[in-house]
Amino acid sequence: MTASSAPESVPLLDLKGVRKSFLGRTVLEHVDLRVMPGQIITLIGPNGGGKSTLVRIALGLMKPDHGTVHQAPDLTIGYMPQKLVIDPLMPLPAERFLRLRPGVRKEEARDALATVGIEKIAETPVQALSGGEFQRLLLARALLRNPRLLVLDEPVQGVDLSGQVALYRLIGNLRNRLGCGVLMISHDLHLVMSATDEVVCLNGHVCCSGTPHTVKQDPAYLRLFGSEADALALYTHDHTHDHHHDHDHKAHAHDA
Ligand SMILES: Nc1ncnc2c1ncn2[C@@H]1O[C@H](COP(=O)(O)OP(=O)(O)OP(=O)(O)O)[C@@H](O)[C@H]1O
Repeated sequence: MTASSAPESVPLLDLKGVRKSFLGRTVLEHVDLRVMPGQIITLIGPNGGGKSTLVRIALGLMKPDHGTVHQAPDLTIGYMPQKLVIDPLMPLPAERFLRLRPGVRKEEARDALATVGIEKIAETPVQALSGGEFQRLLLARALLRNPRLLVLDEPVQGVDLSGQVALYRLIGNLRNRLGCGVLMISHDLHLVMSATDEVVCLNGHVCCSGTPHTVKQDPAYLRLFGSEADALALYTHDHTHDHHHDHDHKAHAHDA
């Protein structure tokens, strides 16, 4: 068997030349996107840049006007939506929430809660969960079908900074443990850069893509995210140096 025919080298998702217009306005053009098993890919880009549209097309929920969308055969996808409205008046314990999906057994729900580290809140009403706990619950729900691909739409929204770090770490650990691919959308430029293998910067078309390190230096990325990118350069400064001098380093960079 050649390397190219080994199962692990078959893309989970492979989109080529995708174009999509709404009411005569093109919002995606010439977009290629590939997600391999075990790979974390993050879509970033300005508001209206087409990230959600591309994810909908990748999930098969929407057809592109042009281009091709291939999913690996029998691909199971776990999807974590950006928003989920839950009736504030209906008391709904976290475990029960997971079991709203037909066929989910109690043990499966408990296992999923444990996998994302929130087994203690199994009986807590969903409405009472903290931002971080709620996002973990959505992640637990996405894990229920043992997906080979996780699609996460802004997984750290509504979560405080330390919670965001922990969530990205959890996503990385899940990838390592389950070997699944991960496609996520993020608005956070800082933390996500250390949590992803590859970044795709989308603004109607793919402006740039590659490792976080490459993208951070790409002129197209810098044009789009200018000042935020400057802050990022400071934030992710080279960690090989001695931190006793860190203060000087930052002060100097601010003066520049
Ligand atoms: N069903 C639709 N009908 C008409 N226009 C749409 C539809 N869905 C999306 N759009 C438009 O397509 C463009 C891309 O939207 P999309 O939601 O994909 O962007 P996004 O990058 O996810 O944005 P954000 O970061 O704000 O979530 C936007 O201008 C949006 O108004």
